[in-house]
Amino acid sequence: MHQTPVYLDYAATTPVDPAVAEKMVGCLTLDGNFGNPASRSYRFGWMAEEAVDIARNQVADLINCDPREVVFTSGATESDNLAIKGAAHAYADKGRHIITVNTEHKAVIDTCEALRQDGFDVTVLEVDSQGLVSAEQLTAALRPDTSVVSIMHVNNELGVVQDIAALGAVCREAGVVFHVDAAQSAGKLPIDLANLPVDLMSFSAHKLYGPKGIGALYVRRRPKVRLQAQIHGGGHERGMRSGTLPTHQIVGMGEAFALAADCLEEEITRLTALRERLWKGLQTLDDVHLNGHPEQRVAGILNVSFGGVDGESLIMGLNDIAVSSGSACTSASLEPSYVLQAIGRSAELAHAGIRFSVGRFTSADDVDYALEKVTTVVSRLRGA
Ligand SMILES: Cc1ncc(COP(=O)(O)O)c(C=O)c1O
Ligand code: FES
Repeated sequence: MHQTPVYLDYAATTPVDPAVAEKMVGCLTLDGNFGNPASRSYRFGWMAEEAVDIARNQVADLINCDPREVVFTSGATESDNLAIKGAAHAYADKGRHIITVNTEHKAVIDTCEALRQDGFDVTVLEVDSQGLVSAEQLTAALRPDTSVVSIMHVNNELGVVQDIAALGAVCREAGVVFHVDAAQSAGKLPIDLANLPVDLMSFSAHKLYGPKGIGALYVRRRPKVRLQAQIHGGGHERGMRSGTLPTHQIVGMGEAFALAADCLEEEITRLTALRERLWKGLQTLDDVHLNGHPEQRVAGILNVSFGGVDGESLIMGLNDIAVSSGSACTSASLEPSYVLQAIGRSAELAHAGIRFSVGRFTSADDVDYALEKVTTVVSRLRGA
């Protein structure tokens, strides 16, 4: 018997790597590194500050930036809020027009919506049928009063990768601040901020085997990007984000980023093979549709719609496999996924979308077990 339940929802969150957990535990108790990193007058504080410095360097190393460009936050949601609200307000004298995309995470969409309520103008670009936006579309949407553009790197539902180098080049040329939500790409794709025209980039630790509740915002120093703080207080993180630094969380994030850097290439190869094994197996069923661009995609995510099957019933049938319906059916709303609708899927296929996401601890056996189960349940639901 295969060990169940099988976890295939790594895009929702990942288990903390045991090496990360071990480092975190060392920052909690009296015999560990529990001090406040802001305490300057004794050793407990210096040791905590040193641990935070090491972690800041580990984060910076994975994305090739200066550690002084890393601002720790509570996660990608907060980073998105700080980036978009912070830049929109800091550059409001230049203009009050913001551009984003209709498949962004709610952390970006709702933040832009909040700014709209505050009197900003927001243009929402529409992706094509494969989930991508083009540099031409962005160029056409720019206005003299555009101040901020926010476009995600890897989409959390589809796994498609936007061409942030080309989109960022458009922003650079126009002198517009470019923010990228990289919650789903850090540790999954190489990111080289020294050579990317990106001004602000959001990260989360729990998508790459670090703890929940910690993330970072990259804030470019050259050319310098201005930000208005959204959380005020003791002036931590160079005044951009006040609040006592959670040493254990930060140390965990640093270790997770260092591990990701070590195994990035190997993991891309292994996860691509697992995803392809899954996709190949699913194609033995009729009427299956891959959602999102077939090649321009991250290794670990596969989003598939099964014709003639209701997504909710499928997920119920897959009771010992943890996957995600792209739809909001698990939340309060009964709307099908706005991302699948954005790529032009019919309401029926948008309801039938399932996101499988594999990760560090997924085995070929897990994939085979899921395949067998999905094939059986889909056939049963289709009345075959
Ligand atoms: C693309 C994207 N942005 C933002 C978030 C939110 O990240 P966090 O859970 O760290 O707030 C997520 C994860 O849910 C995500 O996938
Ligand atoms: S399957 Fe639940 S909202 Fe469509």
